[in-house]
Parts: sequence; structure tokens; C-alpha cells
Amino acid sequence: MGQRVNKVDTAVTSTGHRAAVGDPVLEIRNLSVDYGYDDSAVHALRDVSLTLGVGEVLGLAGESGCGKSTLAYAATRLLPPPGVITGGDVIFHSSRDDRRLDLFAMSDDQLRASRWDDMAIVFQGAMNSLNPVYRVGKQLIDVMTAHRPDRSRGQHRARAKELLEMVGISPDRINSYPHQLSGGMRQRVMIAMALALEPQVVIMDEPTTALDVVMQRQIVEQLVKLRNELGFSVIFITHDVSLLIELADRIAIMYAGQIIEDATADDLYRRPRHPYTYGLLNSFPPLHGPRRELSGIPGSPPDLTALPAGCPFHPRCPHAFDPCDGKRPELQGTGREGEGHRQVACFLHDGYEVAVPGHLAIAPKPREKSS
Ligand SMILES: Nc1ncnc2c1ncn2[C@@H]1O[C@H](COP(=O)(O)OP(=O)(O)OP(=O)(O)O)[C@@H](O)[C@H]1O
Repeated sequence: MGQRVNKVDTAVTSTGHRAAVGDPVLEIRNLSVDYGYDDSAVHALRDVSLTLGVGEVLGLAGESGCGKSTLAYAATRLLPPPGVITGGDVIFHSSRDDRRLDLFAMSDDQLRASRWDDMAIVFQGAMNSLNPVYRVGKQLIDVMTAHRPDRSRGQHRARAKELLEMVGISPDRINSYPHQLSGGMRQRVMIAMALALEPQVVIMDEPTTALDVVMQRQIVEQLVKLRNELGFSVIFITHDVSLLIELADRIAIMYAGQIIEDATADDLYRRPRHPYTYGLLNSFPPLHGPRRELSGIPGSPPDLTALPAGCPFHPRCPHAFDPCDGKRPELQGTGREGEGHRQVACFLHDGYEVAVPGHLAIAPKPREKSS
């Protein structure tokens, strides 16, 4: 039924993560978004570039307010006012039929046809967006009927049952109303809905945040299983980087509207390069391994209407030195052997490694602040 991963080399690492970033399915290039205009504009995204590979699970993490949801809304052209896209492109490459879609150049009709079919989105609090007066089966069938009017209701009903089963819900729940399902089950229904038309990209914004840890874990495991079976690509947004270490192939860390580090999940976990990544890893308890003391990140993110000069993290950074308050570091490769993919926006990254207690013992080599 679903498309299988057969186009890309998806080498699986010892931890089960896929290592390769295959052909791109979604390219976000230099995307910038403001809320409002002029001096009071909130610069929610600044020059964000991110590529999602075919079959890849890309995690996007960062503190609240760093722009994760804005990225999801803007990249799918669902940004509500007063959000304004001030620059950039989003390109979708269909690996099924070699279509290349420039999302910002598409008409509304083209966008409507592409949504759910090419890209599906599960937004924050989606489980509460099921219509309480309709049975879940009807809601699944309605989405499919709108996009596949040539198929019979019987076919859609059979597919709805299959989808429920795929996400771990008994197919006889097709006649249940949303209030008859637990929060976890409602969230699974939303995932089933997102997968109904076999999209190539699924964007999930904090899909498990409202659920307890056990349920979160089950849903994440299910998602990985489905991705392995069906081969879709995922952008998974969360503030919980520990969850991403378990789930994602690659993780991009956002701070103040920018990507500040982008690396495979293994690399990010073992060798975080950006001091903010280090702080973030040290703010959440690991799902596995020994307990450790969590220190968090002192201070708070900057006001996005008046960003500090230089690196936006420098006022909170314990390692800030000369260039940090004057020049904005670019997101760039580290140039290190074996780190072909990793990118980091930090003046320290060259020849510098930080260690996260409880994550990995690499001796930190902090540089002295120059006087
Ligand atoms: N409608 C709006 N008007 C003005 N500013 C907004 C609006 N929506 C979001 N913002 C601002 O844009 C920035 C990015 O918000 P966004 O919701 O994208 O962050 P986030 O990382 O997804 O946060 P969270 O994890 O809390 O969902 C924040 O500073 C937020 O205050």
C-alpha cells in the first residue's frame, strides 16, 4: 500500500538511526518571517535553511518562542497574520513522480491539492481539533473523499479501518466519537489522518507534548515503525531534545529564530558543539542511561524585536569571547573529518568540544576569554 524506502541509501547506525541524508524531499532556503512591521516587528525566523531527506526523521528543537511552529506554518504556507514571510523559498521534490513544487509560487488550488497528498501536518493540540460531533471514521473518510473522489465510500471505509490499525487502534473504533477515546488515541487518529493519503512529508508540531511519558513513548515508537514501513519523511518539532535523540535521524537546534546546530542525532548527543545545544541537552532527563543532575540554561531567550548584536546566544553563553558580541556566526560545516554533515553557528566550534555530563565523557576544552 505505502511507498517503500528503496531510493535512498538509509544506512542504519548502531543506535538504529539512519545515517544518510538521501535525496532532498523538502528544501527550506533562507526563510525569514516577521510578525508585524517596522520597529515593532518580531523577527521570528531569520534566514533559516533546512533540508529534509527522503525517508528521514528530522527533529527540530529549541526553547519555547524560538520559532519552531513559525517554521512549520511558514514552510507549509499556513502562516496566519500578522505573520509575514519576508524572504526565502520552500521547494518540495516529489520522489514518486519527479515533480518539483515551489510552494511560494503555487496557486491556492495547487496548494489545496498538494496538502495531505504531498505534505501533511499535525499541529500542536491537534488531538483537540477532531470534530466532537462526528465519529472518527467519518472524519478520516471525509479527508480521503475530498482528495480521492474516484474511490467508493466502501473503499475509503476499508482504508480508514486499515489506518486505525496501523496506528495501534482497533478498527472497530471507527464508530467512536472523539470523546470516547483517550488523549493518546485521539492523537493517534490525527496521525492516521495525516498518513491517510500516503504523503511524502509529515510535519508534526509537538504531537505528544500533552500526553504522559509512557504514551509519548508508545506514539514515538509507532511513528518510527510506520516510517520504516512506509518511507515517508518527518519533521518532528519539540522542545524535548531527549525525545529527539530517541526518534530522529538528524536534529536541528533553533535559537532566537535561527538554526544554530544541525547534526545527526548520534553526533549531537555525543558531541554537542554549540554551547546552547549543550545547555539544552542538559535541561532534559535522558530517556535512557544513568540519572544526572540537570542544570538548564541560565537567563532567557532574547527579545525578538531587539536582538543583541552578534551571536544571539552570547549574553547567556558561558564561553562567549571577543567576536561573539560583534559578529553573527554563520551556520557552517565544521570541516572535521567524519563530520561531513554537521553544521554549527558558533565561533568556538573550531577545535572545540563540550561534554554533557551523563551524555558522553569528552574532556571539554574551553577557550579563555581574550582580555
Ligand atoms: N501572532 C503572533 N504575533 C506576534 N508574535 C508572534 C505571534 N506568533 C508567534 N509570535 C512570536 O514569534 C516567536 C516564535 O514563536 P513560535 O510559536 O514559532 O515559537 P515556538 O518555538 O514554536 O514556541 P513553542 O515551543 O512555545 O510553541 C515568539 O517570540 C512568539 O512570541
